[in-house]
Amino acid sequence: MEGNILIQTTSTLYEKLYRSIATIDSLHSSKLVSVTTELEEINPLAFYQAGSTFKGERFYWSSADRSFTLAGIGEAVKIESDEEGFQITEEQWVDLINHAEIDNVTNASGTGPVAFGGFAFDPYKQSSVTWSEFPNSSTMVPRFLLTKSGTKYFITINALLSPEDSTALFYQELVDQCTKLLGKEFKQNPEPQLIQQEEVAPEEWKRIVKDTTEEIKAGKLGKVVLAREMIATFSSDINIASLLNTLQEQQHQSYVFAYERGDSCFVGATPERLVKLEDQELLSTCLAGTIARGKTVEEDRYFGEQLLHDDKNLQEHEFVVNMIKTAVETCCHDVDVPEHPVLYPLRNLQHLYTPVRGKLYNGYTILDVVKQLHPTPALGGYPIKESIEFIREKEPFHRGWYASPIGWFDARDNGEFAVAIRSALISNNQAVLFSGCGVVEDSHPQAEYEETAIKFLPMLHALGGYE
Ligand SMILES: C=C(O[C@H]1C=CC=C(C(=O)O)[C@@H]1O)C(=O)O
Ligand SMILES: [Mg+2]
Repeated sequence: MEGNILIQTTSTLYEKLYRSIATIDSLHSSKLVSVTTELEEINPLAFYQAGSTFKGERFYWSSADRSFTLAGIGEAVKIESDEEGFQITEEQWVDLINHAEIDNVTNASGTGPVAFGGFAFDPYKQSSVTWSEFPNSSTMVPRFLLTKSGTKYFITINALLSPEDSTALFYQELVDQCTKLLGKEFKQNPEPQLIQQEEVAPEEWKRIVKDTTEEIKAGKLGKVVLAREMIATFSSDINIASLLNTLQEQQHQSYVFAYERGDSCFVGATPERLVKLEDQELLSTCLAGTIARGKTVEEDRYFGEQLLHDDKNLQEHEFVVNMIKTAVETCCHDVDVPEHPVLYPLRNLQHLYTPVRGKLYNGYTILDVVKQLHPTPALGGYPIKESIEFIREKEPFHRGWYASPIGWFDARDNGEFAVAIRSALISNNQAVLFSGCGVVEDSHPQAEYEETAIKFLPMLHALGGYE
């Protein structure tokens, strides 16, 4: 029975596709065709997994409360740049959508033509071998998109038709590929065996933290976020769909994301929203200041109280609130920021949390806001320019997309970006994990080292590594 419903809805989808493609007889230049229908329930991870022949051209996104999921397979359109990328992405996206043929009667955000991608933390840092497959900005509109929104499921086919395409052949190829992605079960693969786990230069890192506190005491900087790496090697290739499934189960209150490029995949379970936009309502988040979870309820509560009253952590947090408030006020009215942070508990640690709300002025897009906000002092530091220059010079590795905006937007100006922390770059049987912390005047190198050790745990646990 279920199978029949699925076949019925896909036949509607394929009819729409046929009609949309057929209307484009005399193309002079390339044009995006996008068709959407509602589907019966389908596991987005099964869809993602079924798209394994499109390795290097997939993405995955789950909102922190799991109510919204996107799984994208294959590239219909790719927008990439080795510049900063925000403007180029915006221009090409607007041009694409202005000329697109869109058949989407659903009102759901995140359906129809959706762009998903991310940006490097610092496009002016010299590139590195680790991140060679990730340009400074990369966004793609998937050929096949599955959207789970609340209890509803939608499928979108996006195709870029060019004048030399045979529409009949293209149509058949899309239908064949789409049919293969639907109706599959998700299968959790056994975890590959961990062979080696290595923290990169921890003593050198602690020395840099010490030097940083001295620069801060000398009044040159207010706050700098410093990060470090860990490398884990496994007996066989890491299965991305299985890893995403584990992260979804283990890391509540965290976005789970993946973006594939070539043989590499950037994966994470981040609690930190940069910006969400829905019907011009803007939501941003200040998340900075950290303490461990307690082993008992009493200890946990005690730690939470300590964090809420700890001057060093409150200072880390305040830098972020001030900057985000100022940035949001440039593009929003009715900005609302609570006066005091509250706790944001996660599986392995708890943070100080302040939500920021506003109503976006007409004429601004989500990419404008992302550009304004990145990097917040939860990822870079304060003053912004000076702290980025400091990181560029002093941090002994390349952040690539770690601590950067990653997310999606649709043709109706809805979208959401998170900052890609609690993350790892996976290439075949190797994972490079990243973890950072806010260094302020009263930071102690050993304490910051331990804080970053806890921040490795979400990825490390999901990969099967040890504490
Ligand atoms: C930079 C990271 O965390 C940031 C987000 C929350 C709390 C932070 C902190 O307390 O230091 C960091 O600013 C990371 O996890 O790699
Ligand atoms: Mg901290």
